Amino acid sequence: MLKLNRVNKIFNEGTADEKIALEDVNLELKQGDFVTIIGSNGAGKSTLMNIISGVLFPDEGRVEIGGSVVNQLKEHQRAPLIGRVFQDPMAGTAPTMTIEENLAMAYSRNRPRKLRKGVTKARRDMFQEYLETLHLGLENRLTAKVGLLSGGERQALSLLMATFTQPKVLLLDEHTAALDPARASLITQLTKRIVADSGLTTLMVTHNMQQAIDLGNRLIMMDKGMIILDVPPEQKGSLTIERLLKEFERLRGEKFASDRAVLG
Ligand SMILES: Nc1ncnc2c1ncn2[C@@H]1O[C@H](COP(=O)(O)OP(=O)(O)OP(=O)(O)O)[C@@H](O)[C@H]1O
Repeated sequence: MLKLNRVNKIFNEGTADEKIALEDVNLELKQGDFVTIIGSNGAGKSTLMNIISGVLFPDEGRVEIGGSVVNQLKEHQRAPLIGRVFQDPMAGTAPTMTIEENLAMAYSRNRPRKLRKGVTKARRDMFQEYLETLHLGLENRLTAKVGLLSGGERQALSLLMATFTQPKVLLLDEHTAALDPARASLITQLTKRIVADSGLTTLMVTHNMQQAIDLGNRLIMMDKGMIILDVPPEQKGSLTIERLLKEFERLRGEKFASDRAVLG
């Protein structure tokens, strides 16, 4: 469903500021895989997400989504293929629009222009049903402006908007990191449920090692632009933070250093 073949990305090549952000990255996700990504600061995690979504283009290598090479497609052209939730709850929704208008916008994302009808009665009923699945009471606030929602509510709405059109790939970019622990836990549980119910192929970046261990069927660790560890489904169940840190030390000959990593 998602395939990266020998992807390279260098920033400021040939200057004193040269940074190899991705080096020969190979990654393949099968339909329904839920892969969590951890790594030290500057490991290349955001660059990887940006290369997949078309915010950035690789210098070399191939990106395939759903069996098609998308290297030439710009971000907006890939939008129907990709659902993305960002760290910032403000990023995924339009604050001055209502909940139902935001949902209508997301719903229209991969429909032909003539079918983009905005909010119809049938759609309102459908949106209400989707919102009910969040168990946050948002189904009763369809005409409330999204700017009035709490960070957790907005992130739940972003998650719904990113997933209910069944994209080929769901990208979760530290999407619980800006929330307080209770709300982060709520969004984590919602993520688990939505991904399990929808069977979406998912890639999630997190600095929280325990979250990376608890969610998904595969875990990859990045360092200095490379995927240095890929824990398959059959080994993921027995992973611990201690084992991950030891593994990093064994592979890199140094201790895992990340000023933002949440180790417990
Ligand atoms: N637009 C850019 N211009 C120059 N260098 C960049 C740019 N974006 C990223 N980099 C560099 O590329 C490397 C990878 O950055 P990236 O943001 O992908 O890492 P990350 O794993 O997401 O880090 P963090 O966990 O700190 O967010 C870093 O060395 C970073 O400084």
